[in-house]
Amino acid sequence: MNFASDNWAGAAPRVLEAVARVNEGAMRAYGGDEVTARVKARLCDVFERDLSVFLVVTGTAANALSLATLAQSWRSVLCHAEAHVVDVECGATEFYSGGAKLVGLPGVGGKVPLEAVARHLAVPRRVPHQMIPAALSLTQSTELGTVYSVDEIGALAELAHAHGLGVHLDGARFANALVRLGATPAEMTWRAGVDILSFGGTKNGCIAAEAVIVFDAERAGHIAERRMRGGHLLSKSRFVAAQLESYLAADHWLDLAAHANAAAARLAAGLARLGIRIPLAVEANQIFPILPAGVDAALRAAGAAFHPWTTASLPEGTAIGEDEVLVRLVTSFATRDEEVDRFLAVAAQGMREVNAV
Ligand SMILES: Cc1ncc(COP(=O)(O)O)c(C=O)c1O
Ligand SMILES: C[C@@H](O)[C@H](N)C(=O)O
Repeated sequence: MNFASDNWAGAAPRVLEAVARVNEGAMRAYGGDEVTARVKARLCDVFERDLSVFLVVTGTAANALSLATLAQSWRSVLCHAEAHVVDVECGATEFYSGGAKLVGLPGVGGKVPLEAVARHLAVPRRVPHQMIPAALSLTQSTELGTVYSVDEIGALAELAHAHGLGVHLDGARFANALVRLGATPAEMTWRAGVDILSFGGTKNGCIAAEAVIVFDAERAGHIAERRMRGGHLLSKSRFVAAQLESYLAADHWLDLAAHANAAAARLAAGLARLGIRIPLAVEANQIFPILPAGVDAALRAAGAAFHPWTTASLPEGTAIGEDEVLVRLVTSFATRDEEVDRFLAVAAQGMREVNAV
């Protein structure tokens, strides 16, 4: 029962097959191959416009290269206080940008509130003593399993652009959000004002495949050089491109995300029926339930893999008792029905025992 992370899942079989298929013969290296060219063309189709595309193999690289492109070393980047970029990338953005400062803003459910951005931007800052924001980074779907609406992204981007900021979307779980909204990739990105996207495939069925997508060539800056000097230009790019080519073939990527989202929805509904509190909306493939300690212990004893979680982004007034624990459950394209059923059965037995005390 893997609910620890979608990073723990393997790769979708069709992705693995696609990598083997491109192994025949010699191809130009460093992105000069025909597979990389096909994927770039496919992404232009998916996003309905010309794009600048830079393949990498980690979401951290995609984020750091994107934000280093938007923010010079003496500038700041606004993001959520618990955004991956500020909290668990070991300063990658600061490193690749040469020192840009990430400024985390509080918001329920991992979402940056428009008013928090407005308040921050309204405060005059003294150059050169203080850093001026150069970018706003949003995570879609968020680290707390929620999703920005297209209108929310549009309002945040409009405010950011009005103050000269570029807008980045951390799309490590892009497909999960897209399926949730039923929007088009263009509607959820450049049409809403996003300038640079970290397009993630790894958490949703790829082996290791991400793309920095720049919607306005003017903003591509020196990503190519940054990627090279950062050690993220793969010599055998065909093997990353093959993953994304399979991923983006027809609706494969959307089907993979839909499966993960549906498994999360079913698991959340089952837990709620047992009387287990889930303080945040389940809008993608992550659930944050508050488990009685006895249920948590029973699930771990039954072999369920998941992590305890701490966050400051729960709705005001959410109480977690001394005999309760907040946990994070993550589903993926590989989550099997029987895993969900087993988890719910053990949780139900645990709740019976807790309630019997
Ligand atoms: C929201 C988010 N962004 C970025 C990343 C970074 O991806 P990677 O671990 O491939 O560097 C992760 C990792 O899971 C993530 O959850
Ligand atoms: C680092 C950890 O948070 C990882 N990004 C995950 O979502 O599982």
